[in-house]
Amino acid sequence: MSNYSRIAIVEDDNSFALFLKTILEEGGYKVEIYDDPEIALKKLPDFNPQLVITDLKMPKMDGIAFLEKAKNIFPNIPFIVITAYGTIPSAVEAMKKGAADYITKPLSSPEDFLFLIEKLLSTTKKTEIIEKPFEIPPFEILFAGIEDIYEKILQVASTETTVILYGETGTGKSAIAKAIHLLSGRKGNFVEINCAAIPETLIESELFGYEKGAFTGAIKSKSGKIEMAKDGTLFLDEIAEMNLTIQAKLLRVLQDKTFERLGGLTPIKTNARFIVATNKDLLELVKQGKFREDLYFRINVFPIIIPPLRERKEAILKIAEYIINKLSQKMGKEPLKLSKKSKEILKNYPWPGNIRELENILERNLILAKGKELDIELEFIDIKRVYEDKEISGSLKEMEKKAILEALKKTGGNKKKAAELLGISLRTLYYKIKEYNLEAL
Ligand SMILES: Nc1ncnc2c1ncn2[C@@H]1O[C@H](COP(=O)(O)OP(=O)(O)OP(=O)(O)O)[C@@H](O)[C@H]1O
Repeated sequence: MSNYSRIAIVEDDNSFALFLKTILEEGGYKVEIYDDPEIALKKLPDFNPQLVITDLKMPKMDGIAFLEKAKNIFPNIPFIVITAYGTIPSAVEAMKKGAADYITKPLSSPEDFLFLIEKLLSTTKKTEIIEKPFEIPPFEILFAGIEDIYEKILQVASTETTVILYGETGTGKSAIAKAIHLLSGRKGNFVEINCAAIPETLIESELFGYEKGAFTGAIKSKSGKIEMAKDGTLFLDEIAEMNLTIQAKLLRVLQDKTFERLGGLTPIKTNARFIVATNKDLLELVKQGKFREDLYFRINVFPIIIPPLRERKEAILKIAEYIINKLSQKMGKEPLKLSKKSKEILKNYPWPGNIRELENILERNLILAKGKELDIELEFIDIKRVYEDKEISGSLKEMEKKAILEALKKTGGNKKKAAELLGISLRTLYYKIKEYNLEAL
């Protein structure tokens, strides 16, 4: 059997798709059928096929348009188009757009078909197949409730355009940057640098690298993240944390695609694609003179705003269930179902720490879980302490207050029920009501 095993069939004619699937499965391949090309574009990255067979005539999107889009996502795998007898010219057009071969409908010979598949797969160099180098949630989950962002990303992924992701902490900016890299079909690495996580003095050398002797302690030369991302993607997280000097150097890289290592004289060219992210209002920082205006305009070409989790209400449970399954698998436990009360809590809590906070809370609760269902406790106070020092504490308090007000409204002022809804103890609720001066309610 071939080393290559995953084949996707995109075909709205179910009986023909099933017929092909049966032949391929008997030939030892793993097959998935997509009867809608738009859905296929969303799901294919998760299936990560090594070969795609697509019909040329489908109601929602014609096969050529699908082929062009899918080729952007999978530039290195063979595509076979299905063409009805008498429509060979359209197959020829498809081959001009990058299809490797075509088959006719009805199929003339199952043996020839399998032979063609074997041949195409064996000529695809194994090294050209990009396996996912990192873990991200399946696209269906990653973009749950923000499908419009997925559409945007499909358009921009294969271009050179700099993308800027705006979003609160934990909304999935880094995961979405990885998705863009995967969809770009770039052969180089995905390299990440979080400007808030490293001391300001080190950002420059981390980014640009240095030559031996560039500064005390530089005992040998080292390449920086920009060099490491050559032909790949460089993700600059928390870009607002860069000082103005580094911002100027970065602007030059973005404009000229050239830079020097610290202490180096030789200009180095880069082909890296830049994705940047921030949870700050950059325009406000520009006004305050803390962020260069020219850099702002240079990076703000394709902004994507990732909404906070509390604005993805209809997707919260889907995301939570995915996380529960993933964590349970890691813990070697049967995944628990969320209790009715837990579902309400998850939907109503304002999630200041977004999906990362959801992960943390679910993990803590899964460790402590006893019953057959998962009963979520949010431990408000804990969360408050975690965010106390941060700038968002003001808005967090407002969210907390809003959540309490909403819970009291929903329960007609019944504090016991409101506390249950919020996943906190009655004592904590009384404490909060006092803190926020809500006693009059
Ligand atoms: N839709 C989703 N479904 C499930 N898990 C998700 C989803 N989006 C993100 N995650 C997970 O949530 C966590 C936080 O995501 P990520 O690190 O991408 O957020 P971020 O916005 O980059 O955070 P920060 O601003 O703090 O850097 C990660 O473990 C990520 O895998």
